[in-house]
Amino acid sequence: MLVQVAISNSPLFETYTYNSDLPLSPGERVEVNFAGRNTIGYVVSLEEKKGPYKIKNITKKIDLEPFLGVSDLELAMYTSKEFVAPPGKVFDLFFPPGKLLQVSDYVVAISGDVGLELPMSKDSFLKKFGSEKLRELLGSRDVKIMHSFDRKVSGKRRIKKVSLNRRLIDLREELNPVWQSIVDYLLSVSSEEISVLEKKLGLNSRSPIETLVRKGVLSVEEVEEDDSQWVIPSVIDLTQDQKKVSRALLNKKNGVSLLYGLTGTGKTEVYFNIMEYWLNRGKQVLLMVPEVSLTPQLLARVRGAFPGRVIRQYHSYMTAGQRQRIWLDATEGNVDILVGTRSSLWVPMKKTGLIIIDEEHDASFYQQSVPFYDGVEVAMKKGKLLDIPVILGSATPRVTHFYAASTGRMDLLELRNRPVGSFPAIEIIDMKEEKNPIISARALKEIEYTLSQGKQVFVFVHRKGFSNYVVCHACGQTVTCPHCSVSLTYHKIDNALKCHYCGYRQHVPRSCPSCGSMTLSARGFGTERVENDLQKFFPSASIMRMDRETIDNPFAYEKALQEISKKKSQIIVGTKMITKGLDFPDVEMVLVIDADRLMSFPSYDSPETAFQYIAQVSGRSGRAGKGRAFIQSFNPGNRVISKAFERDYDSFFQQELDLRKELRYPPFVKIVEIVCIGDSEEESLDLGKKVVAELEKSKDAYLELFGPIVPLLSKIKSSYRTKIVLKLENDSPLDFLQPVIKKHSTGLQTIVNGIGGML
Ligand SMILES: Nc1ncnc2c1ncn2[C@@H]1O[C@H](COP(=O)(O)OP(=O)(O)OP(=O)(O)O)[C@@H](O)[C@H]1O
Ligand SMILES: [Zn+2]
Repeated sequence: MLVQVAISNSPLFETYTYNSDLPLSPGERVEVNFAGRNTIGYVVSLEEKKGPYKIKNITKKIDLEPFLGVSDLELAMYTSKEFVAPPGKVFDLFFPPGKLLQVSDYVVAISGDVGLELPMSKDSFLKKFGSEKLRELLGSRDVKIMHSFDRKVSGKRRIKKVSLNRRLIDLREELNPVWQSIVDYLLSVSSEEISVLEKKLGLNSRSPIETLVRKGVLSVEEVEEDDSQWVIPSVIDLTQDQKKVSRALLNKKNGVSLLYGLTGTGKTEVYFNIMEYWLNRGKQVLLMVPEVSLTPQLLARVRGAFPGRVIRQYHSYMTAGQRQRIWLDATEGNVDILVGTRSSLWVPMKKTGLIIIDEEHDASFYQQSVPFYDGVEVAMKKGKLLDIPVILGSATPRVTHFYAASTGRMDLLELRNRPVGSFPAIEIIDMKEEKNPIISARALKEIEYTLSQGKQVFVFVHRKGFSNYVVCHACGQTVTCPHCSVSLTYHKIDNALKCHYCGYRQHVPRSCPSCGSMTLSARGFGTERVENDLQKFFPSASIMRMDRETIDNPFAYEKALQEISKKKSQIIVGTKMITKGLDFPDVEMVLVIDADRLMSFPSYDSPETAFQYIAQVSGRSGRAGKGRAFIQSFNPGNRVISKAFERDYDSFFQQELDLRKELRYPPFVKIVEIVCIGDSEEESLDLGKKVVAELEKSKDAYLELFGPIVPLLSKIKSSYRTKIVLKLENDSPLDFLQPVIKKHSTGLQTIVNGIGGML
């Protein structure tokens, strides 16, 4: 049999042909010898044909049962083609990082006489019994060798938790008083550690709990010790609007729906309703969010809505061990709801029945490293291959998806009313008329008022740090990163200058590194400066700063969010991470400090991104009462700011579409950016020119070509970059790029329809 194999972690586009007589199926992992070493490969196709002798054999099958099926294989091939990504690297996305990829040989007993009860790794077997013995047992067919992955267990303590089996709640009348107290307790907390439950209810022994487990009223589960206990109950009844939308969504058994619901209109509650329907039919649900920071509060709400269900999270902040365990559980069908970031879309859950993508507009769904791909597009394709419904939800949908909905390629459902609270009244503060360039007098007055009412304030600042750059007054140079073409940001707290692109840090120099003059000063501002100034104005207020410096893992984020919900902080100063998805009833005021900066990014979709930011962050206020949002700008007449001010998505969207149609941008064309990387500016420019010359040979394949140009970020992590931009018809194939990319594979990055003003 001839087998086409994609090579794991290879930058190449080709698949390679091997011979094999093994019983293989498409999508399966195999071990092959490639370029002189054994490596993992993925079976792409099989052909019942004998190849010429010189073709190598597949070394071995890796998994007893293949993890990937035909639809996974198709998804990988689609992604590889659509995003010009090497197939092997795309296949790798299906698997969790770490040991699962490390395949080991195990000796397994076939007959009972060999004294080998459990499979033993081949290495330990050889150490203990020697190779002679192994040969003998293999010969007599008493043992066999199996290939499997190591299930690496992380060192975390695991605890036993009990929870109520929801469908048995009706049995309550048969319970004795002790049992009743256990059930009542679990009804209120959803799940509890066994030992804590015993203590809290003053039980003399564990036996009543064990009896209830035996009766099937409770179930026991082993979880990791630090799993969150945060539970937020879901609402009791949906509003009429929400019910109407839910009904429409429930009627859709496949295809994509765009749920365009303004901030705080209860999209999350609608998701829960649809999720319940599919869970009750034995399906698994994938609930995707753009950033890890959005998982804690959403998970708390999911726990509240689905007590008794197995709910897991999956994202890059987890250890490899945790991800592997959850991956295996989800893959084997033991997880009901998987809440995760972009990477979760690749978990090959066998019973996936529904995919929901919350905050679908967010640029984080686009992977900004090889293989570059748009997670939302891939998730939609996955839904199509599995013939299941996909729901995209947002208060500020992507212009391209709104367009897709308006042209009938997806269903559009709208939620325009808040069930509780009210939309914030938005006010623009003209900074030209203000003395303080950072926080206007007007904003200070409003903050003071809000605090006096016992309410909370969100302050959004685009950048972290104290000041954005350090400049020399004598020579006018700014202090830049030695590895990137950006100025270093001053962080007062650790008295350091840091690069936000590569992580480089240094002490603040006393004198200018360029001219030696002592006249350095810090300019611009970030979260740290705003926090600092606000603390001076409001010395008794408790102010919390939320950015990647103060919060670098989901636990810190969850702790911070719980503090906000307990109202331990009155003013919350934060970057992007506070703009969306969060739901706190007492946030009455939102202040956008530097709206203009949102607009300054040189990308065709920066107005869209800016609009989304402003609409999203404003929407954090008034979620349970009155709300107000203030936007500081030196350019208050700006089109984006005024549309956000009018909360007029529809006409903003129309303006954007008109512009993009005229200037030929997505959704009317496809854009491919090719980044050419070199060790010097010259080298990257030379590469750019070569690539352009090669592309021009296939002139008919595209509409327009620009470049090579030197982008704003001309150097990142010591690599110099130039950029080529192609515009193509939407349905144009991208195959013509492959030979060019192949020729310079390590020097090129290809980004198809990148969003959010990518680099
Ligand atoms: N039917 C309802 N009855 C009472 N309260 C509701 C109802 N639906 C939603 N809410 C409440 O309104 C608030 C906003 O709902 P939710 O967070 O689901 O909105 P959202 O559309 O997801 O918002 P965003 O896009 O801003 O994240 C929540 O506190 C939620 O509990
Ligand atoms: Zn740097």
